[in-house]
Amino acid sequence: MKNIVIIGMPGVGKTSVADAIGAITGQTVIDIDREIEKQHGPIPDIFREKGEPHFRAIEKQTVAQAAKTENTVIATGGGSVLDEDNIRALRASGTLYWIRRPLEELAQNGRPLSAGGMNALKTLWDERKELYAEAADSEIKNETIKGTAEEIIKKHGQR
Ligand SMILES: Nc1ncnc2c1ncn2[C@@H]1O[C@H](COP(=O)(O)OP(=O)(O)OP(=O)(O)O)[C@@H](O)[C@H]1O
Ligand SMILES: O=C(O)C1=C[C@@H](O)[C@@H](O)[C@H](O)C1
Ligand SMILES: [Mg+2]
Repeated sequence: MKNIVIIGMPGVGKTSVADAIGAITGQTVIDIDREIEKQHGPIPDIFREKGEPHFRAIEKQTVAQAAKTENTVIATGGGSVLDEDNIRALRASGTLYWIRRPLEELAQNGRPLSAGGMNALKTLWDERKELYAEAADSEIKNETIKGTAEEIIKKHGQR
C-alpha cells in the first residue's frame, strides 16, 4: 500500500497523528525529525551550530530515504515541503495529508522557527500556505489527534 504522508505547520500535530495511526493500524511510523535527531542530535542544536541550510540538506537525505519505503506512515518536518525534490519524492511514495489547526493553537516550544511566537508563525504561514495547499492530496482539520488519525485511515483506505 502507498504511504500515508503527513504534512503541516510546525507544532500542528504531525508526529502525534502519525503515532496514533501507527498504534491503530500497526504500520511502521517514520518521523523525519526523529530520524534526524537519532543521527545528528537535537534539531535546535543543528540550527544553532550549523545553520538552517545544513539542516535542510540533512532533512532532504532523510526524506529521500523515507520515501523509499512502502506501507509506512511518514510524519514530515514542518518545512519538508519547502523543497521541490522532497515533494516529488513524497508524492511518488504516497498520499499527502495536510493537517491544520488555528495558528494560536500550534505548539511552539523547542521549535526554532516558532521561537518568535505568533508573529513568526504568521510569517511562516504566509510563506508556506500555498506550498502546503499545492503539495496536499487531502486537507484535514486536526481537532483531536485520535479523530484525525481515524479520518486519515478511512480516507487512505478509500484510495
Ligand atoms: N488536535 C489536537 N488537540 C490538542 N493538542 C494537540 C492536537 N494535535 C496535536 N496536539 C499537541 O500539540 C503538540 C505538538 O504536536 P506534535 O509534536 O505532534 O506536532 P508536530 O507537527 O509533529 O510538530 P513539529 O513540526 O515540531 O514536528 C503536542 O503536545 C500534541 O499533543
Ligand atoms: O517548520 C519547519 O521548518 C521545521 C519544523 C520542524 O518539524 C523541524 O523539522 C524543524 O524545526 C523545522
Ligand atoms: Mg513532529
